Amino acid sequence: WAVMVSRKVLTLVLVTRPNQVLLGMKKRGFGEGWWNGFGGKVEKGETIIEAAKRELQEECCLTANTLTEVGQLDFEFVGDPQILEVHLFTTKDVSGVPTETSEMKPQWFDIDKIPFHKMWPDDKLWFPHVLKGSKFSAFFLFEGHHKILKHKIDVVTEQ
Ligand SMILES: CSc1nc2ncnc(N)c2[nH]1
Repeated sequence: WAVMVSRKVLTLVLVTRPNQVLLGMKKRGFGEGWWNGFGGKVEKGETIIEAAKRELQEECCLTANTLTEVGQLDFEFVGDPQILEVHLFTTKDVSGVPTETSEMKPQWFDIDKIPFHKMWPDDKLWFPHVLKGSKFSAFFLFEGHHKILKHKIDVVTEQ
């Protein structure tokens, strides 16, 4: 039987300001207890950019005035036929004040103090490319939520 794989399109937004990045402590659900970027599912009838803006607003009450797509992260989990296709965006141009919601507790981090030990294990691998302003595509094969069996990062535009 041909193996069926499906793709679930998700968004991930990193808000930056000089020397800092905004992360959210996930209070429930997928990635609970870790510092995450902001994002989630793409609903029917909305574009990926619209979904990214909506999730940022819902999760920490910030309005992204512009978003720059900086990468695509594909995640596969052993034993799960669904691939997560994560479209990664950054923005320096937001309105509002980061506000805690039922989903997320936002906090600014100096870029030399990013709490990788309390983040998804893939982040320490691709964050440096984001911070350099490179564009890249990446693939991660996870076993469970803590172990990366294989990964590949292709930098598209080196900065
Ligand atoms: C499914 S793997 C994953 N890595 C992540 N890094 C940062 N924020 C997320 N929401 C992430 N999900």
